[in-house]
Amino acid sequence: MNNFDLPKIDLHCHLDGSVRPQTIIELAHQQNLPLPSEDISEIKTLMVAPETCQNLDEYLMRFELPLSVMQTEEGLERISFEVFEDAAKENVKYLEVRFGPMLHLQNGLTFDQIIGSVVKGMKRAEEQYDIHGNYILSILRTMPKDRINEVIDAGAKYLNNGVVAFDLAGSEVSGFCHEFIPYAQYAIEKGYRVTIHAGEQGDGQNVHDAVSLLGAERVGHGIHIKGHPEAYELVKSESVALETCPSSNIQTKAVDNLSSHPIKAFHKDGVLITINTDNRTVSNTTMTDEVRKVVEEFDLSREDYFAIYKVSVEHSFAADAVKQHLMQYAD
Ligand SMILES: O=c1[nH]cnc2c1ncn2[C@@H]1O[C@H](CO)[C@@H](O)[C@H]1O
Ligand SMILES: [Zn+2]
Repeated sequence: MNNFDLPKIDLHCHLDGSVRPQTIIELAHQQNLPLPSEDISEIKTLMVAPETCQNLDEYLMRFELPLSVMQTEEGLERISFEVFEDAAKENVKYLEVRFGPMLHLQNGLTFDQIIGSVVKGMKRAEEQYDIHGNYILSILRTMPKDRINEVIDAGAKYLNNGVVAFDLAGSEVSGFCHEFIPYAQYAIEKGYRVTIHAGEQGDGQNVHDAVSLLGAERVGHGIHIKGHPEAYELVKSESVALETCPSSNIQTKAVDNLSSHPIKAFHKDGVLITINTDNRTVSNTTMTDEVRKVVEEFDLSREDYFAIYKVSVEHSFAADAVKQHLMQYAD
């Protein structure tokens, strides 16, 4: 299989973790911001998380530099366009990008300007390339909760016109879901779909909670349902799709190495899995790389690959017409 030519779908990709290093340099110049270096390879080193991260929290430190240039409408629009452009050029046919609107308030932008800018960048790429996309709004679990409903309200204007879902991201502690029930409920009432990062650094119970308390239809990573029978059974019985991100899962130590990643065991046992990038820059990866790693490590056939592709289509938050279009690429 030529992984580059395969049609691909990425349902879990963070905007701020997927910025081109060269764009950081150019935007910092335009915005008169100091840079730690003018050398692109040094900038890249500062953006890519090492394979030797202690945990998710160390991985999450790599987002500071990109976020510094993502505080203007122009910066957000450009970076959004470029993520979709990069994905389209490696045959990603559908991409759901997520980001945390609260991380882009440093220069006084409103939530409407922030969300509007990334949607604009995505639409420009959709016009130019054979790719479709949507945005997911991530709430950082560690940030104050007083503005969460404002984010949900601002995004509601773009619902099913660029924005589709609500997510919780950032550092993961046991039992976090309990604090977010009213916010997830509010988002669902407004018409958002729900995906939640859970079972990455935290335990399988977090995945159970994300589904049963927050209404998650998909779960970011979900690795630790392995070893938690109740969460495992719930994910299966509710047809929750897991958004696995192999390279990121190794970096954050969610798994020890690729061969111990449960992705194939899950797939063979009927747990719905999808293959995604998480962060194209921070994890120094592409969809081609992620597919290649999984296909090679687990000796997946073309049939296996397209079964996973179809799970991605079916469990995407795309409109029905887009899903039908994406199914045409499946063998
Ligand atoms: O794998 C992950 N797990 C949890 N949080 C993450 C991951 N990757 C990125 N972010 C967090 O999501 C924010 C918005 O995009 C990023 O700034 C980062 O803090
Ligand atoms: Zn993520």
